[in-house]
Amino acid sequence: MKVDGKHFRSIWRERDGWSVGAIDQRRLPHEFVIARLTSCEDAAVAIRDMLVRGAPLIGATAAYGMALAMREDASDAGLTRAYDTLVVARPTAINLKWALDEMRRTLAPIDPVERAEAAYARADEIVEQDVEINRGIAANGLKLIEAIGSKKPGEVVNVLTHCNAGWLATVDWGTATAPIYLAHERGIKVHVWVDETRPRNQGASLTAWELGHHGVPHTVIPDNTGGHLMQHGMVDLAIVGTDRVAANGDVCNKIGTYLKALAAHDNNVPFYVALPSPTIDFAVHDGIRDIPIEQRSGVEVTDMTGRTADGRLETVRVVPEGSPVANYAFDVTPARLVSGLITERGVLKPDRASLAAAFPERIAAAAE
Ligand SMILES: CSC[C@@H](O)[C@@H](O)C(=O)COP(=O)(O)O
Repeated sequence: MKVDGKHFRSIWRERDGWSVGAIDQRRLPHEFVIARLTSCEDAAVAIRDMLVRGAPLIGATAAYGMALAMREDASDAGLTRAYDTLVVARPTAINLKWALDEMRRTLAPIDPVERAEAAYARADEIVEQDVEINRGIAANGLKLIEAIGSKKPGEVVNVLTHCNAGWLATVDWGTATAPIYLAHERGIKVHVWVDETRPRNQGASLTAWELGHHGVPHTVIPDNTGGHLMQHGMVDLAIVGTDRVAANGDVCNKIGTYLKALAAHDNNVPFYVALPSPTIDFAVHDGIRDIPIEQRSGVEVTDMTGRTADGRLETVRVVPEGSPVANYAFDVTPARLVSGLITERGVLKPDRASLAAAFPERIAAAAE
């Protein structure tokens, strides 16, 4: 998608052919900085410290992390070490493990002297596949936006989203934003309510930034506003992303998603979840019970960083000294509150039978 009129992806192989470039998302929206990753450790730190974030991008970064590792040590021990280093970088998004399993499946059977080249080739494929998948999500989600638009000709279709499931969270296009970008390209009048998404403000700082650069009309709202907007008919549909979908259709996403789903349910607002198939975890049968929820530093709750009126970046404390804080990064929305799952293979019911029928090969892989 576009930054100052120029097309960017969130991650890429640099011109040297081996190092990896990525947008440093910790610096947005204040500064546009490109980071260069040159080792497996760099990739692990980039994921852990959220230089890169968003489930599909975490997977893509891990894939390149394996490739960087293979340049240094392509032995069986090196392969295991790289896998073990990367897989613990963040706990909730299953795309991390999915990408690492894909890489290991490709690399383990081949001669170590061929592993580095094969690793880059497979990582490139994972990256390209992410873009293709998101194009599929865009096409399938577009039909939902078109259907709403056809019921109110000439009027704006209002979509609410939470966190950042935009192109910055993937390689390009995004998941939740993919149908929105396509609708915008097709000339459908679309407007996005962007939840600020405390405590890290991925909505206010990332989703608003990318929609703004791409020219999509949007409004940033405090996290608690969505219910009010829904009660007053100001939200036509909600589309969010996800870090892991359980086999039963339960959806794990950024903290606060569950409350939006409850409000949507109470107000008959369709609540859709957009996901690429690598986000499905057929090994988890009950999302609420079994998906690990990351708990992050309390500093994300106590402190906020922003630009002062005279242009300096400053961090201030907004919680009294001594007050304990809790920082659960994700929650799980039960399948019964989800209207549908927008995937690259169509809009599915959030249940095991529908997921299994659409992605039988993933069930086979989970059973391995
Ligand atoms: C297409 S990204 C889907 C999710 O990864 C996204 O909604 C989200 O919750 C990201 O959380 P983050 O903690 O910023 O990595």
